Amino acid sequence: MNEIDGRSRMAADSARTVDKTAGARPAASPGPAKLELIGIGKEFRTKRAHTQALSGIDLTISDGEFVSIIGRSGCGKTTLLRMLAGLLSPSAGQILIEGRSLWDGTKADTSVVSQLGVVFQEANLFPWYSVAENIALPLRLRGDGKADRLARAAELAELVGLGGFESSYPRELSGGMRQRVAIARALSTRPKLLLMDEPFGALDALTRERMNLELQRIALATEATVVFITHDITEAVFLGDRVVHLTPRPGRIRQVKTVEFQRPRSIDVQTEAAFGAMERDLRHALDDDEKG
Ligand SMILES: Nc1ncnc2c1ncn2[C@@H]1O[C@H](COP(=O)(O)OP(=O)(O)OP(=O)(O)O)[C@@H](O)[C@H]1O
Repeated sequence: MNEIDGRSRMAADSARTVDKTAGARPAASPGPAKLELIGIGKEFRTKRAHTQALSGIDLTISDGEFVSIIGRSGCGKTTLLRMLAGLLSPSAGQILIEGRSLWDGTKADTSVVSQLGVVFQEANLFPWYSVAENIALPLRLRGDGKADRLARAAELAELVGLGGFESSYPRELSGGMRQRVAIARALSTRPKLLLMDEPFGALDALTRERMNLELQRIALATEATVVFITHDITEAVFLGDRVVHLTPRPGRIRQVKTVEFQRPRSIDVQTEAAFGAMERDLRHALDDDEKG
């Protein structure tokens, strides 16, 4: 049994004795607002087309909450995440992070942006940098000293299950390991908010399942607030304290479901009737979106 499988097994075991587990907490424990979306809209205008990608998005996310966002292709998930990441300005509304406005018109406040960690579907590692150098890159860019960078990179490599791989290069890693590096890099600056856009979308099913367990463990250990975009209903329910369903044309919030299962959750939770019922409800709602 390798280290990662061992951890997954431990997570599964601890979920069965959840009341006694240190760090276990009810899902969706309320905290102060970390992120507020108020009337967010986005339209794209090109010579050929005018697309209202998102409209009237209101959502408050609490400190330490894990929120999954699902929806059909083209419903505006990535557009929303890019606005949260300071990469794309909203056409309407306001985004507040700990009460501070992220956008001033079309300009993102860089001091707010620097408090965000972002993970995309592709790990986007620098091939000529080692694992440790990739993890510590944001720290280097903000001018941290080498000793601090190396210490933080080692700590994060351990956290994401890559202890011992610090001097490896991206080409020597599997897809799952590369995504672990990307997650560690996003966490390097201790971000107030972790934004993830289909981070496991390119992984095979088994690796993805293992990464779900790992991400849950990391989120619990760091008490991170996470916005997680996915196409995958099972992944959304398994990871989320709440699941936000976006409906297309234009993208709006159709429903927000609270997921009550205690943490840490084991993969076995997916066989519970209540889990299956929630998956089914969401699938039917997504099918309705398809029918238009
Ligand atoms: N830069 C752009 N210019 C014009 N239209 C855009 C642009 N980016 C996105 N759109 C449009 O906005 C809508 C939402 O796109 P977005 O990529 O956010 O959807 P999505 O839910 O992330 O889709 P997928 O699940 O396929 O990744 C789509 O109709 C898309 O064509």
